This record gives sequence, C-alpha cells and structure tokens, in this order.
Amino acid sequence: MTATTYATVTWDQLHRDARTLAETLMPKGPFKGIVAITRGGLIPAAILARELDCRLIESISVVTYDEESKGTPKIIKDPQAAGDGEGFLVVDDLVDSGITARVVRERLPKAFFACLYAKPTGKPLTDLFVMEVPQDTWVLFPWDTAPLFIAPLAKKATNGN
Ligand SMILES: O=P(O)(O)OC[C@H]1O[C@H](OP(=O)(O)OP(=O)(O)O)[C@H](O)[C@@H]1O
Ligand SMILES: Nc1nc2[nH]cnc2c(=O)[nH]1
Ligand SMILES: [Mg+2]
Repeated sequence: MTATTYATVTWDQLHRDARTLAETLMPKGPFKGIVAITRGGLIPAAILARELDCRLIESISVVTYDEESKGTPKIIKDPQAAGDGEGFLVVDDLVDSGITARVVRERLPKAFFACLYAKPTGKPLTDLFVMEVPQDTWVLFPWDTAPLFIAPLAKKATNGN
C-alpha cells in the first residue's frame, strides 16, 4: 500500500509517547529483560529500559525484504538470551502490516509485545501501543528527517517565485 499522507514524529513527541508506554507497562512488570526489534525499536527500548530500570537488553533483527527472497521475512539476529520470551518485553517503534511482529511473536510466543504506534492491520499483533495511525499514513520518525531551510514568503515574492 502506498502512503498518501505523512505523520512527522519529533524527538520530544517520541520521548513523551515512550514515557506514556512505560507508565502503562510498569504494573505489568517487572520484566526479566527487553528485546528490541532493530533498528526502529532500539531507541524506544532504551527509553523504556531507563524508565523500567531494566538492564538486560536483547535484540532481534527481522529483514522483511532482500533481493533474493522478496517478501519472505527472515530473522538475521536471534534473541538468544530471551528463550521463548517468557518474562520479556518486546519493543518496536511501529506495527504496519504486522509481518515483522508476526515473525517476532512466533519466535518469542511468551513475550509481551509493545510498540509506540500501530496501524489497523498490525494492531491485533500487539499487546499494547500508544497511538493508532491510519493505514495510509507513513510515519516519519525523528531519525528519518532533518530541519530544512525554507525561504520567507516575502523573499519568495521578490524573487517572483
Ligand atoms: O508491520 P510491518 O509492515 O512489518 O512494518 C513495521 C516494521 O517496519 C519498520 O522496520 P523496517 O523493517 O523498515 O526496518 P528498520 O526498523 O531497521 O527501519 C518498523 O520499524 C517496524 O519494525
Ligand atoms: N518509517 C516508517 N517505516 C515503516 N515501515 C512500515 N511502515 C512504516 C512507516 O509508516 N514509517
Ligand atoms: Mg523496524
């Protein structure tokens, strides 16, 4: 599906949303550890780890696209320390189609799956998320963007643009 609109998330907003997620997660813990789904889950995982005072951090890397097997998701880094996920919190920035989340849940069936943002298709794959985003919206994370100079309107007018 091609996104028709963009939703820009700033660092401040992401931090606020991660803290909101941490508050809801507190009574569900303590967790033995956190499994970050790289790469987008790394920063949310770091914020949650700080808030939840969790120092055991694992990672799982799922590649959903490569030149040889288009569309076949593959785990290229296994979260060995997390076993079957029991007592662990799995963190990602976003679920969209849910393909990544499905693979992770198959690998860590007993883990609790939390993310910041969820689109309708992927939403049922999560245990907890902070905010729903329309399916046709592309989320631009702070690491995807940079501030850009834009000429003042008056300047544009004198240039005849
Ligand atoms: O629900 P899905 O359709 O699977 O999409 C969601 C996944 O897509 C993005 O990761 P991506 O695979 O782009 O890699 P990245 O985290 O390394 O940027 C995002 O961080 C989620 O992990
Ligand atoms: N940055 C970003 N990555 C994605 N991967 C799948 N959906 C999205 C999205 O909306 N934004
Ligand atoms: Mg990702």
